[in-house]
This record gives sequence, C-alpha cells and structure tokens, in this order.
Amino acid sequence: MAGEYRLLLANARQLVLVCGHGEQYLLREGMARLDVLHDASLVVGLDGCIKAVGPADVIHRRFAGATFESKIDCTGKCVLPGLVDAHTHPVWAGDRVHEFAMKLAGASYMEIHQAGGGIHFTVEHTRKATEEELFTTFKHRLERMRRAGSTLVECKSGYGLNLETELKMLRVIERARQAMDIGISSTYCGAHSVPKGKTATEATDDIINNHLPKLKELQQSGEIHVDNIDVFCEKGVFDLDSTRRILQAGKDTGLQINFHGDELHPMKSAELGAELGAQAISHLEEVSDEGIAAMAKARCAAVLLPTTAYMLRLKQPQARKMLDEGVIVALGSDFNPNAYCFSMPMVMHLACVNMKMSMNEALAAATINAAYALGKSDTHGSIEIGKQGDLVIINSSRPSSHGHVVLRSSAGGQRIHRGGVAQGFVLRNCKNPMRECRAEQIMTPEAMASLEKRAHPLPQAAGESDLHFSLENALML
Ligand SMILES: N=CN[C@@H](CCC(=O)O)C(=O)O
Ligand SMILES: [Zn+2]
Repeated sequence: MAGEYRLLLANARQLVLVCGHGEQYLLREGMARLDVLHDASLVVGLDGCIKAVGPADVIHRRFAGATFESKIDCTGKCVLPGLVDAHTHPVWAGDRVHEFAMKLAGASYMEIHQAGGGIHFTVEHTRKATEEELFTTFKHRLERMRRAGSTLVECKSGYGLNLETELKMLRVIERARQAMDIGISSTYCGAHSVPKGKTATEATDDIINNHLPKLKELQQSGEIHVDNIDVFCEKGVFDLDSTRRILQAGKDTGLQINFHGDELHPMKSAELGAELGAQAISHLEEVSDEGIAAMAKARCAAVLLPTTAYMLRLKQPQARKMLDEGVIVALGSDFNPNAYCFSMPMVMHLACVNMKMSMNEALAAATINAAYALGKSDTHGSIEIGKQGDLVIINSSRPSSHGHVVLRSSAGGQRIHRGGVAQGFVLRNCKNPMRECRAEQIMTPEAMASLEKRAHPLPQAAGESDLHFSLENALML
C-alpha cells in the first residue's frame, strides 16, 4: 500500500538508541550508559532512513495525518539498532570438520596451517568452486546472519590468494551486496596466507604489482566495490614489513586499513596499525601495552573476536584494559570454516562471559563501534534521525540477546521476519555425513600421520561431523 512513509514502530516499551548525538563511536563510560527512550515511537521514510524518533505521544501528534506502508505495534517490546558484524570470512567452499577433531586432540591452529591445512585447505576448495556455488552458500550464510540480528556485515575475500580467485570472491560479495537485503562492507584480503609455491616477499610483490592495480581498475569501472584492505600479520604468514607494504599500497588506492594483528604472537601489529592510520585491527589477543596505548591515541578500533579465542583456546583479548585505556572496542563473529558462528548475540554473550564486558558494553561494541570499525558510523550503528532504518525488535522490554523479530528497512524494500529467530540454543544432532573433506588431499603425508596419531584418543562415538555440527548449532542463536 502506498504511503508517505515506509514504517511506523509505535509505542515501544524501550527504544535503545545506543547513542543519539551524532557520536562516531563510544568509549568506556558511553558504552556503559547507552541512550534509551521509554514508551517511544519511530518513523522510517520511503528512502529507508529514520525520519523521527521520540516519545510516543509526540510522534503520534506530529504524524497524525500521515500514511505509512506498514505500522508495527511495539507495545511491551524493545527496539535496538540492527547488529553490525565487523569481521567475517563468509565466502568459501570445503568443510573443515576434520580439523576440529585434530584441534580437540591437541593440534594447534598454526600446526594445522603449517602442515598445509587450515586456510590452505579452504583455498584449494574455493579455487575449484564456481562463482554460482560460492554465491549460493554465501547467500544462505548471510540469511542466517540476518536472522540472528545482523543488518550490516563485513565480508572478506582471502581464500583465493591468486588474483583470479580473489576477484571471483569479490564479485560474489558484490552480487550479494546488490541482490540481498543486508548491508555489506567488502574487504580485499588477498594477504590472508602466503600461497603455496611463493615466498611471503613474492606474494607481497604480486599483491602490490598485480592485485591492487586490477582492483583499482574494477573499482573505477564500478564492477566491484571494495571498502577495506586486510592482511594476516602473523609469525609464519606476513611479517611486519610485508604487512606495512601491503597496507600502505592498499591505502594509496583508497582502501581503509582493517587487518588481522597480534592474534597468535605479539607482532607489534597494533603499533603499525596506529602508525598507518588503520580504521581497525582484529584479534589482538597478544597485543602489547604500547600497542593498546597507540590504538587509543590513533582512534583505531579493536575488533575483538570471542569465538576465535574460544575455539582455539587462546588467551582472551584484554577487553577491560582496552576499555580502561580509551580504545574503541568493537565485536565481530569471525565466521569462517574454523569458527562457525553466524550469531552476534552469541558473540555478545561470549564477550560478556569470557572477556568480562557488561551487556551494555557488548551491545555498543556490536552496533556503533562495529559500524565505526567499518567507517560507517555516520549511517549505521545507532537509532538516530538520518541513519539507515536497520532495526531489531525483541520480545522483551529490556535489551537481551534473544531475538524475536529482525527488521531491515533498506531502500530496496522492507523485510520482516516474525518469530523466525530461536529464543535460545538449539542443540540437535545433525544427520549430514562427512563431506568431501579428506585432509590428506593437501597435507603432506608426514604431517597428516602425526596429526592423526594425536587424533586417535578422541572418543569416536559421536562421529566427527556430529561434534562439528552440534557446535555449529550451539553457536547459532
Ligand atoms: N586468523 C586468520 N583468519 C581467520 C581464520 C581463517 C581460517 O582459519 O580459515 C580468523 O580471523 O580467525
Ligand atoms: Zn579473520
């Protein structure tokens, strides 16, 4: 039905603005407080942007004669900004369930990586997959993220490593950006790993001399849109010098710096990011005190990834110290074949339990600060006039992580998913058999034999795929 406005959300018991005065991010005190309106209403215009927010009686008087395409009675409900997932690897083929078993038996992430598995395994499968196959699974993953409340998601390439496959992944991301009703911030992550057969220096040269010029050309012709450049700055992957060269070259082509740093070893990534003007650095489990101070000063966001520390049994990032020292703390799901979590509510939950953040802090980190990490906090991350009308309505009068309705009011159309979100954990047995994931396809026989020997003590009863998928379901609200 035609109307002057797209949507009226009327009489919400609580409208959690997160912030309401044009803040680009929140620091510790602001995160602890959060701006909330009680008994409030909200109007979204035909362009998908928020036109009015305020006390219900004021909005009703002001819009008394107006027509709306939809009205939702939010009596007794709580409205939040759509959640922002600041770090995902959602385009890939090839299941890595066998590696979960290896990790449970004691193999580390890097041992598996160095033996030719991990990212290498996914690269092998992603290179072989068609664009259509990648798009189909990516679309499904984005739908599950949206059902869990995410309305803006950062999406990385990085399982191609060669130009051809990196571009295939970026085209898939571009296609979803246009076809799907979810916001996307696209990241070129061609330096996610050193491809087999190349040294780190050769890979760095290839990225700077071949990948980035081609990206620039495709950006200029409008074929793809890439927002960020990423590097996995890690011992045995890209060292600090190569990282610096790649990030600087990416920045010179107009990309925002947003990279993986100080995850498994202290690398001084935080110091480098602050120096280069990075918008954000992810992981930071091993960040130094100097790195924290430098990030606070440079207003470089820390994207913390609680699923990774949990899955890999890493030490937790020092969220409290970062908050105390004035760092902009954001959250991401790190969805990838190794950390299979679609759900930002679950990420917020882990941030509270394992990283000792408060619920308000976790919500700010998953909204305005995650939007800042993507350079999008002028349009996303809080409920404010002029911002995108991306909203989550929950069936509770207080902020909680149990989604009830997810609503995204984009210019392309409105989607309402009523009752489509589970109210808690779903632990069910998956009947999927093991798929094509035989590790020895790319691991050396010696490495495989040593890891398998360590895997034998595992209880066999549940079967590896059951373990994996049970975990997947537990992590998906
Ligand atoms: N640490 C590097 N990259 C990913 C993992 C990717 C993978 O294992 O496939 C991360 O952020 O956790
Ligand atoms: Zn990552």
